[in-house]
Amino acid sequence: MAGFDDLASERSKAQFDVEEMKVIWAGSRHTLEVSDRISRLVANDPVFRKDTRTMLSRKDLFKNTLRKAAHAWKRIIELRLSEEEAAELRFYVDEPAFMDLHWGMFIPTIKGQGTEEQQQKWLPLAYKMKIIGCYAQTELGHGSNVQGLETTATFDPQTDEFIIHSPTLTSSKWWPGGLGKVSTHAVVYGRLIIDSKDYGVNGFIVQLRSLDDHLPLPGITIGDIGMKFGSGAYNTMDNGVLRFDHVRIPRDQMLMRVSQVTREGKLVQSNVPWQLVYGTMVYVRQKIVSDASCALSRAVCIATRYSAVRRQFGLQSNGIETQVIDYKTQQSRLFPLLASAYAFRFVGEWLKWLYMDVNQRLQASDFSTLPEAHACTAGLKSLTTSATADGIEECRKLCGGHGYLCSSGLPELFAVYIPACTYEGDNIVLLLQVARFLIKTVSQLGSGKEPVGTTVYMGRVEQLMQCHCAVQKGFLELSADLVQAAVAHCQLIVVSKFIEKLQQDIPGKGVKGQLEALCNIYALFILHKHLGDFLSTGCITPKQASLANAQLRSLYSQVRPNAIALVDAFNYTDHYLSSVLGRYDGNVYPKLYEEAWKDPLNDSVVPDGYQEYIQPILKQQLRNARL
Ligand SMILES: CC/C=C/C/C=C\C/C=C\CCCC(=O)SCCNC(=O)CCNC(=O)[C@H](O)C(C)(C)COP(=O)(O)OP(=O)(O)OC[C@H]1O[C@@H](n2cnc3c(N)ncnc32)[C@H](O)[C@@H]1OP(=O)(O)O
Ligand SMILES: Cc1cc2nc3c(=O)[nH]c(=O)nc-3n(C[C@H](O)[C@H](O)[C@H](O)COP(=O)(O)OP(=O)(O)OC[C@H]3O[C@@H](n4cnc5c(N)ncnc54)[C@H](O)[C@@H]3O)c2cc1C
Repeated sequence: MAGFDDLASERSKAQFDVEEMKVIWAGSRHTLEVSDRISRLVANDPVFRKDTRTMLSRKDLFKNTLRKAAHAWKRIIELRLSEEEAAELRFYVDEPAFMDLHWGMFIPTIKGQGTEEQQQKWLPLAYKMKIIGCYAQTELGHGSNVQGLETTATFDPQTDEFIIHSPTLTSSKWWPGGLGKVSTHAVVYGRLIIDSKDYGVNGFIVQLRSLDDHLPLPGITIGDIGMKFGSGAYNTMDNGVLRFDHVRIPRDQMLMRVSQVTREGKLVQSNVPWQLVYGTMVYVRQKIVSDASCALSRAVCIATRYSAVRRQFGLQSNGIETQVIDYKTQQSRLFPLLASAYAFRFVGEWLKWLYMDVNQRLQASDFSTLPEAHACTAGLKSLTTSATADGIEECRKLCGGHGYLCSSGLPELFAVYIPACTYEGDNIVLLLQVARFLIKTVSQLGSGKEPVGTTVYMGRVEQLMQCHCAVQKGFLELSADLVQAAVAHCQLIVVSKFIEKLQQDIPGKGVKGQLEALCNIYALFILHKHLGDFLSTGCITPKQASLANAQLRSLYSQVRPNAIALVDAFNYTDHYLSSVLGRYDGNVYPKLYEEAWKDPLNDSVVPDGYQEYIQPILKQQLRNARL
C-alpha cells in the first residue's frame, strides 16, 4: 500500500535520533512524558472524539463541548491530575471552551491583580470550579483602545459598594469567551468613578449568574454574540454580550493590587506601575506564542506527511511517480514553515522564561524589565500568530484539493486559529506598541543609558540616531514603516533565540545538526523574503544575496531525508492531528474514501429534495410550465 510504504521508508532515512528530538521539542524529558501520556489518554477516550464536529448544528456542537468539558473535569478529579497534567488534558481535548478563559484568564487575573486577601477568597472557589469566570474587557465600541472603555464602576460611599453600569449601547461587553452561556462570574473592566471623578480603567469581580439556577442576576442582560467564521472551529466557544443596569457589588470586589479605594472613598496607589492592570494580557500573549508553534507544527506535520505520500508526474524507472515532497517548489514552501515551527517553539520557551523573570522582579519591586516584557510579548504574539495563520493556509494549498476537505483537518485548524491575529490585541496595534518602545530606546541613545536585553544591538548601530530624528517628524505619518521596523526587530529576537538554543548542550545523534539546518533555513528564508529591504539598505550585496539563496537550496536538500522524522518529533497522536492526510501510518486514500461515505449527505442514495427540485427539471416540467 502506497502510504504505508512511503512513510516507513521515509522514517528509515532519518539521520538523527528522533526520540531525543522529541525531548528537545517538548522542552524536557519530564514534559515529554506528561504530554505523551495525557495525549494518549485523551485519544483513547470516546467522549473526546471530534470527527463529527464540523457537521453539528451550533446547539449540538455547544452541548457536546459542555459534555467534553464536564468529562475532562471529572477525569482530572478522578485521576488526581496535577495542574500541569490538567492543562495538558485540556490542550489535547482540542476544543475552544469556557474552561480556557476560566483557567487561562480569570484565575491569572485574580492572581496578578488581586490583593492577598482577594486571592485567598476567590482562588479556592475558582480552582475547585465552584465558580466559573471569564475576562470581560472588550466592548462593542472599543477593543484595542482599552482606555476608551465606557462601562462605569461608580463608588457609592453610602453603601460601600460599586455600581456597575453600561451607559450606552457601545459600552456593552462584547466578545468575552465563556461569557455567553456559562460563566457565573467575570472580571469586568470599567472606569473607576469616585465622587464624579474618573480614575481610568480597573478590574472588578462581578457575579453574573445565580449559582442555584444559572439565571442572570438582577440588572444583568447576557447572551451569545452569534456564529463565527467556519464550521465547528471557534463556535464551540460562547463568546458573549453583557449589559449592566446599575448592578451593585461590594467594594472589596474591585481588584486592588494596583490601587485601592478606602471605605471613605479615597483612592490609594500602590508602588506597582499602573500598567499591571494590563498584566493578564502580557501573560496570555506569552502563552499565545508557544501555542503558535503548536498550531503551525500541526499543519506542517499534516502537509509534510501528505507530501511524502502524494505522487504526481515524473514517472521514475521503478514505474512510480514522484513524491510531491521531492519537488523543489514544494520544499521551498514547506521547509521554511517546518523551520518556523521549531523557531517559534524556542522563542516561546524563552518568552516563558522572560515572563517568569519579570514576575519575580515585580515581587521584589523591580519594575525595570516590564517595558521590554510588554514589547517582546506584544511583538512576538503579533509575528508568530500572523506567520502561523498564513502558514496553515499555505499547508492547505500544499495538500492540493484534498487539503480543502474538512477531513484533512486544515480548514477547521485555520478557522479556529485565525482570530489569534486579532484577540489579545490586534496584530498591527501590538506592533505599534513595539515601535513606540523602539523609538523610546533610540531616543535614549547617547544619553548614557545603555540599551539592554533585546535592544542591546541598538548601541552598535550609528544610523539609529538619524532614524530618531526622522521619526520626530511624526509617529503616525511613519507608522506603516515603523510597523515593518517592529517586525524586523522581532525577527531578530526569533533568530537570536534559535541560535542561543543551539549553544546549549543538545544530546542525541545528529539532533544538533538538524536544528542548525532549520535555524539557517529560518534566517535565510527571512532574508530571502525581505531581500529588497536588505539590498536597498545596503545591509547585504547582490552577491551575498545570491549566495544566501544557493545556501537555502542546499539546506532544503539536507532537510529532505529527515523531513518526516522532524515532524514525527512533534509526537502528535492521530487524534490530536484529526487529519486523514496527516495520519501516522500514511494510509491516506482508503481512509479518505471511507470518510466520504460518512457524510450525512450520503445517508440516502437519492437526496432529500429530489422530488421537489431535481425531478421537475429533468422531466422538463418547469420548462413546459413556462411554455
Ligand atoms: C493560558 C492562555 C490561554 C488562555 C486564553 C484562552 C484562550 C485564548 C483565546 C482568546 C482569548 C482572547 C482574550 C482577549 O482578547 S482579552 C482582550 C484583549 N485586549 C487587548 O489586547 C487590547 C489591546 N490594547 C491594549 O493592550 C492597550 O489599549 C494598548 C494598545 C497597549 C494601548 O494602551 P494605552 O494605555 O491606551 O496607551 P499607551 O500610551 O500605548 O500605553 C501607556 C503605557 O503603558 C505601556 N503598556 C501598554 N500595555 C502594556 C502592558 N500590557 N504591560 C506593560 N506596559 C504596557 C505602554 O508601553 C506605555 O508605556 P510608556 O512608558 O510608553 O508610557
Ligand atoms: C475569537 C475572539 C475571542 C475574544 N475573546 C475575548 C475575551 O475573552 N475577552 C475580551 O475582553 N475580549 C475578547 N476578544 C476581543 C479582542 O480582544 C478584540 O477584538 C481585539 O483586541 C481587537 O480589538 P477591536 O475588535 O477593537 O479591533 P479594532 O481596534 O476595531 O480593529 C479594527 C482595525 O483597526 C485597526 N486599528 C485600530 N487601532 C489602530 C491604531 N491605533 N492604529 C492603526 N490601526 C488601528 C486594526 O489594525 C484593525 O485593522 C475576542 C475577540 C475574538 C475575535
